[in-house]
Amino acid sequence: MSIEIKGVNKKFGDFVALDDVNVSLPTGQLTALLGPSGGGKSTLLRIIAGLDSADSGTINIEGTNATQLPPQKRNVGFVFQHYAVFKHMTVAKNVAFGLEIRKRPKAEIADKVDELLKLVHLSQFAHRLPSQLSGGQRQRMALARALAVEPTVLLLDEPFGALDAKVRKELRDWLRRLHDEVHVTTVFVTHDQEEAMEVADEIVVINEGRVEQVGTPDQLYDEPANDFVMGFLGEITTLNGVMLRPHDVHLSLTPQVSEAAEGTISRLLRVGFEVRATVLTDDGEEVTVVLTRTHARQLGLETGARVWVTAAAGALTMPSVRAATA
Ligand SMILES: Nc1ncnc2c1ncn2[C@@H]1O[C@H](COP(=O)(O)OP(=O)(O)OP(=O)(O)O)[C@@H](O)[C@H]1O
Repeated sequence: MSIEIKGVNKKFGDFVALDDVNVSLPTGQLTALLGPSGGGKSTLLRIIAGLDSADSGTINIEGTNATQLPPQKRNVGFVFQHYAVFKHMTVAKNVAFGLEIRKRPKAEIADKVDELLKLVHLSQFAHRLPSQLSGGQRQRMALARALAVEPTVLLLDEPFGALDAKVRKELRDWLRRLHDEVHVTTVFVTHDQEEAMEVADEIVVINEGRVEQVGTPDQLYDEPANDFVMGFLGEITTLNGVMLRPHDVHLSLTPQVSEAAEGTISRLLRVGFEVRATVLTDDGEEVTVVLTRTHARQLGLETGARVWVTAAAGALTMPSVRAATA
């Protein structure tokens, strides 16, 4: 079983936020809703949570038709970017809150809170106030609070969005490990493709209210359904009007094949272990090529050098439809 989203449409006035969305999110997995800003990710998450309703379509959660159910009857836990914590309550009390309002026995609540604080590595902060935690610790507390009531589904809307890059990365790794331990079906919204690729089992790419593709990170990267997905998950460049990845461009100092495009290196940039070369072809195309530093050194690349570029054998290529019409 899973979360089944069927024929979901949502308009705000005349604006189509979701256009016939059909997707099935598998049980026990970590699924990312990924796409550019304004694409409809949060709207879809809010509809799954019951915080917003669809104009048409159905939401089925683990075999129950949840379309008309209020949020509290859907057994979902959620965490948002700016999570409303109870500032006057300790970390432990915040985590216990959902269990207390459900009137669980005191001993059971104490055990559960202990277990959750251990899980999110906050045991030593149980008696602090949220204001005495770092941003990353607060988000971990929010996750423990959401997990306390044992939701069937955990929904996270850019939960680490407001944090700095390093903490964000730590929390990402931590979320992955946490999920491997508890296996609760989790759906999280992100506009960061690296975050989605690193954390998710499955990614749903959403753009302009439509699902562009659903697949594992590898499937989306290696077999993108269209030029949008190819461009959104990984870097692309254009050569002879065809889209391909910059590391799939073969660069040589002599014309090795007749169809190679001749040009001049206009820029060389070293980024860590990579070298990025910009080649301006004689046809006026700007092609980005990524090489390892060793390879670039072997070729003795320099700005102004004459080179030939072609798609490497086995390169993933795609006609650049949208880029051409843009
Ligand atoms: N309550 C609302 N009233 C009017 N328009 C809305 C409302 N909520 C969302 N929208 C519009 O619907 C579109 C989709 O919004 P949504 O928040 O789902 O996008 P998103 O993909 O989550 O983007 P982001 O990453 O920026 O949060 C946006 O153009 C937004 O302006």
